[in-house]
Amino acid sequence: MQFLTHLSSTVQTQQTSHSVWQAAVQAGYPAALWRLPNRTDRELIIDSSGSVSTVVMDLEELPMGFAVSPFINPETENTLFLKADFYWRFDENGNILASQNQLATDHPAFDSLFKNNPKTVKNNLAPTVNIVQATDNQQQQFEETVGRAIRQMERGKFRKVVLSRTKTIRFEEQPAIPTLFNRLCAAYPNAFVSAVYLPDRNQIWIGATPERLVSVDAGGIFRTVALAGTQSAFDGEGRPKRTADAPWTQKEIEEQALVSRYIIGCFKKIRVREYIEEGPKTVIAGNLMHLRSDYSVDTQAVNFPQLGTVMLRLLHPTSAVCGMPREAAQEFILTNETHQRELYSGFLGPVNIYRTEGPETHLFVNLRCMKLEGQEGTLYAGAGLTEDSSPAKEWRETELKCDTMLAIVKS
Ligand SMILES: C=C(O[C@@H]1C=C(C(=O)O)C=C[C@H]1O)C(=O)O
Repeated sequence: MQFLTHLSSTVQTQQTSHSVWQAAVQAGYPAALWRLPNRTDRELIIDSSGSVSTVVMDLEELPMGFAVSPFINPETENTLFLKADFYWRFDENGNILASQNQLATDHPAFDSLFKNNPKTVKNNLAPTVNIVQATDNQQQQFEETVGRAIRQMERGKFRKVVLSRTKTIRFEEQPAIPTLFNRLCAAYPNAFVSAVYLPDRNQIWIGATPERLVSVDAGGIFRTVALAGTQSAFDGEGRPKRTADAPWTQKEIEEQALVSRYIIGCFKKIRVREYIEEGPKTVIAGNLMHLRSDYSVDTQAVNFPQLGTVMLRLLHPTSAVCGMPREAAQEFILTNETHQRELYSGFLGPVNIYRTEGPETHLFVNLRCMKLEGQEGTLYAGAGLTEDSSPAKEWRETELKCDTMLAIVKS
């Protein structure tokens, strides 16, 4: 690990998470801002190369950075990677707690990012959000596709498939991402909240996902989850439900069990028996509830330091976002969905970030997210189908999942 120098104090004292994000976007440098689940501090990196490179996910080899993977990514070979040339950690008010810099201070990025300090920070959110309503046609088409999936499952082509749809919204002016980000952090304390600026694509992806894909912490503990089954976190009168009272149907229990079985199948493939399984239990994810089982492995105790990398390649895309068996479900998705998923239902998160004891990697499934291109936002949501699915109920589930982001942009 390279020795990291601190940013010069003049640069430091003038920065907040808002101004650094804004500076990166104005200068056209790739940037990622994130907050881990159940944490208050936020982290931000800037890649000074101006464009995002593509890497194979090898956690043992990659430098400190932030990975973003598309849904379709065989062997993780097409993962976008933002290098942490600059790194900051902020408290919840946006004040600097720590910073690191990998570049010489005469590097041109310093000038383009920090010369015109302080940047004017736009704190207001665009006043009006215009939601392009889902046409009856879109709902009808989705429900027809659910019907087609059910028929194929009845014929035994696959057991589960996750069908997704999009919802388009228009902002009167480009929204201030740090403001949306802060709102997501406040509203969803146990989510992984992130915003990623990808200048090559002219896109910003922002979201609050409940689903951990692969984590390896500084102590070498590997973690993943099996998450599936969805219901509103509120009862008919709008009161929050108690997780202990959440009623789950046979269909939802089976749907989540399929994801669990898939993960256990991956452990079996690589002959790892020493995993700890907890759950399934009901968890809150913003406006929703899901069923979740937690898996962990002490990679040092089993002497398997590459477990994170190996499991990542086996797991993605899990049956929480694709289906079972994977190949048949993926083929159904690619043939029947009317949009490209792009980075939705891929994975994203910090890689080899040094905090205290050593490098940590935390990759999450890119769900409950919005792609922002100029003033147009695209929301994505999917629903896990089994042969017991009801088309109208699955559509409603995708509406509820879109509400996780919508509630934030409208407030
Ligand atoms: C596919 C999504 O969510 C996934 C699918 C779920 C389900 O089918 O019940 C639940 C949680 C996620 O694993 C999404 O949010 O778009």
